[in-house]
Amino acid sequence: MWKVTRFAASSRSRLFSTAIPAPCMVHKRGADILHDPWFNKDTGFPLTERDRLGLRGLLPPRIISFQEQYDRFMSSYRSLEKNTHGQSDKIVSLSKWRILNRLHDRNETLYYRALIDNIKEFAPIIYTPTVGLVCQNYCGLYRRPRGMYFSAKDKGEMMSMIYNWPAPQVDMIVLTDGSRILGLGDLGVQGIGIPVGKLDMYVAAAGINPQRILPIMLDVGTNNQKLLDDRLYLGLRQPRLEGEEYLSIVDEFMEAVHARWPKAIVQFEDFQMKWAFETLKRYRHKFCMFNDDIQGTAGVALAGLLGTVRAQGRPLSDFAKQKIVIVGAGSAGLGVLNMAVQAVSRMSGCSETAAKSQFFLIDKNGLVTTERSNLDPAAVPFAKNPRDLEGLAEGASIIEVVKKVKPHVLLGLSGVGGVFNEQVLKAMRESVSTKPAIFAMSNPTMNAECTAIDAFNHAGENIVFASGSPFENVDLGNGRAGHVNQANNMYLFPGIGLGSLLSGAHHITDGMLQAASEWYSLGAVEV
Ligand SMILES: NC(=O)C1=CN([C@@H]2O[C@H](COP(=O)(O)OP(=O)(O)OC[C@H]3O[C@@H](n4cnc5c(N)ncnc54)[C@H](O)[C@@H]3O)[C@@H](O)[C@H]2O)C=CC1
Ligand SMILES: CC(=O)C(=O)O
Ligand SMILES: [Mg+2]
Repeated sequence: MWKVTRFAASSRSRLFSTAIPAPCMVHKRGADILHDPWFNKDTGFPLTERDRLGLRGLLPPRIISFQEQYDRFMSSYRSLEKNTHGQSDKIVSLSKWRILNRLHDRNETLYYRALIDNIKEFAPIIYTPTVGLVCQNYCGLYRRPRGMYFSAKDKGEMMSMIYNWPAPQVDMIVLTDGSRILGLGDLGVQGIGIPVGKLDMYVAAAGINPQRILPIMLDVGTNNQKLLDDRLYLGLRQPRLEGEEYLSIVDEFMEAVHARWPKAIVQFEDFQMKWAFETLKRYRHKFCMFNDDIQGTAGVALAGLLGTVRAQGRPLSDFAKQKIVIVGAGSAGLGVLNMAVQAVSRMSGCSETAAKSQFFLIDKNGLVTTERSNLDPAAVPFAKNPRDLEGLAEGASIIEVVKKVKPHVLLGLSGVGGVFNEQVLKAMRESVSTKPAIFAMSNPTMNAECTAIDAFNHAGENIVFASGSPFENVDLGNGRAGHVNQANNMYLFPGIGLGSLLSGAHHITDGMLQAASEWYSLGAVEV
């Protein structure tokens, strides 16, 4: 989790170092090159290349070096910051996104250089939280297509469509059906911003070749009535496909992709829970794929949980004794719970059933117990037996659970902003831990379970705090700062993809994610 600056620095030297094809032959000429962001060097083309590629006369005569172009871009970016000073955060963030997006569309080499060198500053623009705003306003912001779109209307055509993609090789795909974009719900085709942003992270953090990434939207309709009523909406105007109809579209897509690129890794992203679990089960032993919300989030949360034990100055084996309350029983919350239980069981040598005893799961109906009817099958293994609860009943509220359990860790993946309210945070002062952890992991910022300021103000200064979207460190007075860690799967998935690519793995296993998160926990948490 946790420190963007660190991976930015290390990735700089690795820029595009992996999976690089043999030196690229450009088969285009003239204006086609200038309009191709993969090859365009803008005014940077030297005279020899201008002659060879038929560019003479198509560019102003002066040659501007890459560094000068970079400086010019950064100076426009800084003037935009000055010119938008005092305007609303939304306007400023969207303006920043626009200027970066224009560069992305024009000259990818310069774009990724700027992104890598300024990752800490640009990540919140191309990724959460701004990417959420971009997805919400995608139809208005749309200028040029990026990635590929497969829709329910393309059934039977996908095998030929996949050959429309211009790059000969693709290593990394991020796929969404737009059904649960961050904590913003069903955004239909507008969710394409998420695969684009995630793949930018693959390039910036893992050095994946930008010509070998492919963001994909699988448009099977939307149940968002506002979008269906919007005449500018760019996706299919129909309700989402369900059941076998839905699965047959995903099946066809997966077959088509792997027919053309058998070794491509597919990251499933922001699928609503039922399809997140179903597709993971369906494809994980057949293709090299993983679900980032279930597995990537679990890996990064476990790194944070283990890092917290280290930050408390305790031996790692103490993790097995920690009481952990997880708020949110969706794809992310259950993914974390699964992996954390496996870790406890492995560390302490106890059974997974015994390991579950220290975890408490809460969803929108409160504490999840075996008395709950219609419980999602994925949550069933974590339902508490009321006999073991000592005074807590089915459906107990967050505050009731926190007061009773006095947990070491309160972790939110509910998608509900502010659900860790003042009362809940104050109750964390009674935690059995001297350094309790509060992880408000939902995205984007407005969906975080609490803000950093509220966490430090109400729960006390001695907490370990992490959030899914970035917050500023909190000024605790007297020169002290409450440190904000970022608990976001972006700190794990680039490494998972890169490791799988380099090792030629055929499948991505829970063990691989577990190992990644344990290694990562070494430097995970700052307090
Ligand atoms: N920081 C990170 O790396 C990640 C963060 N997330 C965030 O986690 C959130 C949830 O994602 P998913 O699990 O995929 O969503 P989901 O829709 O599958 O699950 C949401 C869960 O929250 C529960 N919930 C809703 N309102 C609640 C309330 N008032 N109190 C307690 N529980 C409540 C629901 O019952 C459900 O179990 C989203 O905001 C997403 O952005 C997801 C993946 C990674
Ligand atoms: C970070 C992420 O994957 C999510 O919020 O869905
Ligand atoms: Mg996600």
